[in-house]
Amino acid sequence: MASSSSSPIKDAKVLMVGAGGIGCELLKTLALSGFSDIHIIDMDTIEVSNLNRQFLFRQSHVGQSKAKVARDAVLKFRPHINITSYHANVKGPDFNVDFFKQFNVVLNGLDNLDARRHVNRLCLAADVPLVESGTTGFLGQVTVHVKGRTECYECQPKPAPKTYPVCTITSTPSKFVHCIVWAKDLLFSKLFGDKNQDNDLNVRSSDAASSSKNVDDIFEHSKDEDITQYGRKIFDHVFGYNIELALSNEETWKNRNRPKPIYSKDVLSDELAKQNGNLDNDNASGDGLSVSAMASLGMKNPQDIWSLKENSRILLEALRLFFTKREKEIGNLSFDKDDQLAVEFVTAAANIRAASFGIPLHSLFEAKGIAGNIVHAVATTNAVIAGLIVIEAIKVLKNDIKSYRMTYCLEHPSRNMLLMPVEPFEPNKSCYVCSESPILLEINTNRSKLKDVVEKIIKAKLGMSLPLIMNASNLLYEAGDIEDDMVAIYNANLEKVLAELPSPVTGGTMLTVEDFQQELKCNINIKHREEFDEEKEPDGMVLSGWTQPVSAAENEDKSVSNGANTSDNNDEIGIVSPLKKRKLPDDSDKSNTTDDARHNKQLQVIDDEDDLVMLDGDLDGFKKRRVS
Ligand SMILES: Nc1ncnc2c1ncn2[C@@H]1O[C@H](COP(=O)(O)OP(=O)(O)OP(=O)(O)O)[C@@H](O)[C@H]1O
Ligand SMILES: [Zn+2]
Repeated sequence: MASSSSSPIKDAKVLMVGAGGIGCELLKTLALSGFSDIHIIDMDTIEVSNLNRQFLFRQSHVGQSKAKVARDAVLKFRPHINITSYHANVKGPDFNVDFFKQFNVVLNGLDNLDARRHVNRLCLAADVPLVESGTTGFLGQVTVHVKGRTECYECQPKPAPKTYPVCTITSTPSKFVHCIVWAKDLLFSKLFGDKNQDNDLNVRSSDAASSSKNVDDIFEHSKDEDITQYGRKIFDHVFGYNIELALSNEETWKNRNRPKPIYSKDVLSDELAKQNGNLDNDNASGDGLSVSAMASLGMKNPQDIWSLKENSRILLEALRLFFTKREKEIGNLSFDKDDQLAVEFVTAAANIRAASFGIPLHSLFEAKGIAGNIVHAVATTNAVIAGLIVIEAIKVLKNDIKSYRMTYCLEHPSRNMLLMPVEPFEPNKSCYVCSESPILLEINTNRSKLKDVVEKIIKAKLGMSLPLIMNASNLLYEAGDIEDDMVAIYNANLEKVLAELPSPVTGGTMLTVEDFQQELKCNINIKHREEFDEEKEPDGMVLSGWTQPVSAAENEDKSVSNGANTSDNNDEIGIVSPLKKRKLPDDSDKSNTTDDARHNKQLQVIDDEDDLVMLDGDLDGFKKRRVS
C-alpha cells in the first residue's frame, strides 16, 4: 500500500492509545500498511509477563516505556516513518482537545473502561473519528465511532463490575467463585487488611448482632498468643462455629443443601497441626513475596487439587508465615494475584469453605485465575483485531461511511465464520455524552449531600474527574485548579458546601455539570423524592437517562476487555460485547428497512447452531436504525 505519491494513508496523522497486546500488533500493522505519522501514548513500562505476546518487547526492555520501546522496535524495520511516543497517561492535561484535533483518526488499544470513556469524550470534543477495540481470550471486537454518524463508545451500556449479592457470599455460596470472593474479600482482608474497614465476615445468623463484639476479639492476635493456636482458633471459628450458627437459621436451608461445619481437630490430627506450625525449613529469603506455604510443606504442583486436609495445612501454614515472616505488612495487605502466599491462603480458605458447602474443590492454578479474574490472552486474537482496526481506519480516512463495520471476533466460529461484521448504529439520542439530552436525578433535596452527588453520580456514573457544577450562572462546586493562596479558604468552605445540597437546589432545578478537560457538558434535572429503597437504591439517589451498566450476572464471561491476560480488577472489564448466546425470540423485529432484513439474514446464517450469536440486549440493536 505504501506509495510515494500522496494518499489518505500516507498523509494521515494517527494517534494510538495503548501499546500493550493489541497496541504492539497495531503499530506493526500500521507501519507495514503505509502509515507514516503515528503517535503512541502508553503510561506503562514493560513487564516480564508482557513478553509472551507483546512481541516488540524483549527481556532487556523490562522496566522501560512501552510506547518508546515499541517505537524503536518498529523504526528498525521502517526507519523512514515518523513515530512519536509519549510515556504518559492519556488522561493527563497535555492530551487535551487541541492535542486530539491534530489527528485524522484515533485508534484505541486500551484495557480499561475509564481511559476508553475519556478518549471517547475527547474524540467527540475534537471531532476526530475513533476506532475502538478490545479482546478477551478468543473474543474480540473493533468498533467505529464518528461523531454525529455512528454511536459513540458510551451510547450503549457497558458491563458493570461483577458483583455478587452479599448473602450469597456470606451465607449461601453455590459456586466456587463465591468461595473465592469470600476468602479474598472477607477472610483475607479481615486477617491481613485494614482492620477498620467494614467487613461482613460473619455468616449471617439471627443473633449475629449480639455476637459481633465477640467476633472481633477472635480475629485479634495478641502478641503472646501462640500462632498455631491462633490459626486453629480462626479456622474453627470461620469454618466450624460460623457454619453451626448459620445452620441454626432453619429458614435458610429449607430449599438448600445444608453446609457441614469443619473443625480443625476433625481434619488435622493434633500432632499434624503441631507439626504444621513448626516446620521451620522456611524458604524465606528476606523478600516477602517469595515466602510460600506450598514450599514449606513440600508441595510443588500448582495444578494439583489438594485434599481437605492439605488445604487445611496450607491455610494454617500460610497464616503462620504471614504472622512470622511478613508481620510488618499485616494491616495493610490487599489481595494481589502475584503474591504467592496470598494466593495460597485464598485457595486453601476457598477450598475448605467449598468442602463445607459441597462445592467441588479447585487447584491453586484455577483458584488464582478466578481470584485474579484472569482470562488468558490469545496473541492471535490481538493480531486479528489489530488488522481489523487498520481496515476500519482506512475506511474512515477515505470517508467511506457506507463500508464502516463493527466486527466481532467469535470464540466458536459458526459455519466457518470467525468474524461477524455488523453495520454501525446511529448515535443514541438519549446518550448524555454525545447528545444534549438532560439526565434525571431523583434525590431527597432536603437530606442529600452535594458530596454524594459528586462522588456517586458525577464521578462514578458520569465518569467526570474534574467536574464543575453550575445552577444557572451560580457556581456550586468546582474541582481542580485553584490558586495556591486560595486553597486553604477554599478547602475550609468546601467541607461545608459538600455537606448539604445548596439551598437553591430543589425539585425542578436544572444543574449543569462540565468537565473541561473532556469538554463534556451535561444537564441534570433534579427531581425531589422523599424515600429510597435502601437495598435497591443504596446511593439514596437514582439517575436515569444515562446508560446503566448491564448487570454482570447477565453478562458473565461475555464482556470483552483488551489484549490482557490479566484484568485484576473488575472495572478493567472493557467493552460490552454485543455477542451473547441467546435464543432468537420468535417475534424478532422483522421491521422493514432493507438494512434490517439484511441484518437478520446475516444472523440467520449462524442461528441454527447451539451457539446462537445475537446482538446484546432485547434485540434493541435491531430496532435502532443503522447508519446508511
Ligand atoms: N490511561 C491510560 N493512559 C495510557 N495508557 C494506558 C491507559 N490505560 C491503559 N493503558 C495502556 O493500555 C495498554 C493495554 O494493554 P494490555 O491490555 O495488553 O495490558 P497490559 O497491561 O500490557 O497486559 P496485562 O494487563 O495482561 O499484564 C497497557 O499497555 C496500558 O499501559
Ligand atoms: Zn453516545
